[in-house]
Amino acid sequence: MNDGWFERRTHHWTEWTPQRLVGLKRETGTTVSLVVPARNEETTVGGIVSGVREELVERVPLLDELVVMDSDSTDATACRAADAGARVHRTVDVRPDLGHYRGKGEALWKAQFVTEGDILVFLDADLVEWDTHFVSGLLGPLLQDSGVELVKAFYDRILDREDARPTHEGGRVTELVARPTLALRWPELSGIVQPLSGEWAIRRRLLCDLTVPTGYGVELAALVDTHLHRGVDAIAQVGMGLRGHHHQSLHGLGAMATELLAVADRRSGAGTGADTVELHQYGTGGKTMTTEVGLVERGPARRVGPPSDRSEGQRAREVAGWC
Ligand SMILES: O=c1ccn([C@@H]2O[C@H](COP(=O)(O)OP(=O)(O)O[C@H]3O[C@H](CO)[C@@H](O)[C@H](O)[C@H]3O)[C@@H](O)[C@H]2O)c(=O)[nH]1
Ligand SMILES: O=C(O)[C@H](O)COP(=O)(O)O
Repeated sequence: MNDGWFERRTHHWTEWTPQRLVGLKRETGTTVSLVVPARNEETTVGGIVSGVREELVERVPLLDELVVMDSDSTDATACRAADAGARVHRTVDVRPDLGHYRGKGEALWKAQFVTEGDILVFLDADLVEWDTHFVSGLLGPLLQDSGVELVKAFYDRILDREDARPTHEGGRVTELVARPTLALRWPELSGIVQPLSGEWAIRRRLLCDLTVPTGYGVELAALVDTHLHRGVDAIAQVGMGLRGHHHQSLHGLGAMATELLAVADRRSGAGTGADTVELHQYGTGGKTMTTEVGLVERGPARRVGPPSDRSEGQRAREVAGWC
């Protein structure tokens, strides 16, 4: 583990009140966009958006924009989010000239083209145990120290709301794939308590330069690439207390794990360069279930030109807006 990194860069959300953060924002002239990626989260997205809007837009003016990226939902996610006060973009409709891939990373990558904040904060839409300090707490290290570029949330987890005993263990993919991968390849990052947390914040100027996996590899890639490009001291983490979320099946997590391993392979020079891989899993009586797992990574947004069908003035504003 990196010498002293944990002590230098580990915080607790209570170190900053939202009012103090608003003051730091003013002093540093920084703007903040909240981005909530959501795929079929109609049961939770509305409560999350309204909670954040009431606390961090209306009560304390901390967020400059609140955006939900609707990632190919087939339920009422977009309506619930819009009714609760978010600006909603369907990922597929953002920069259609750049094509479309399924996945969470695609939603985050495309969010760069529809937001303007100097800092992007990401918050999952499937949370069942959370609070608005998951958003505000991430901003403290970034607003206080210009050397910090990426901030990860960490937390204890509640697995079952009926039995609210917290566990200190990470999720299944965290413990069985992410942590072992970091231990083997990037031990400098072993001090990150929740490397896969969906709650994280990053400076736009850095995100713009990163390659972004279109699927679930987005968190691992951002962490490793920030370390490789900026050094481990550009990363901080903030303890948030308790978090609970919806759980996927083990088969679903197998696909997620495959995506993470592909991210690690690529960054270790061992990637095959394939855009997809077939994952075979087995059901009753050995019945084969084949999932095509997407491995595409989007290039740095900074290198993407504005859409060609816009006027020059509009293009200039768009570029200034997202990079
Ligand atoms: O194609 C997708 C899939 C998911 N999501 C959203 O992304 C968030 C997280 O997805 P989820 O399926 O709940 O992920 P988890 O099983 O909770 O996976 C954990 O590990 C992942 C891999 O690092 C992270 O991306 C997650 O944030 C983290 O919670 C949720 O808001 C989803 O609605 C999308 O926007 N598009
Ligand atoms: O964070 C993880 O490792 C995965 O999301 C799985 O989490 P879970 O085991 O809590 O479902």
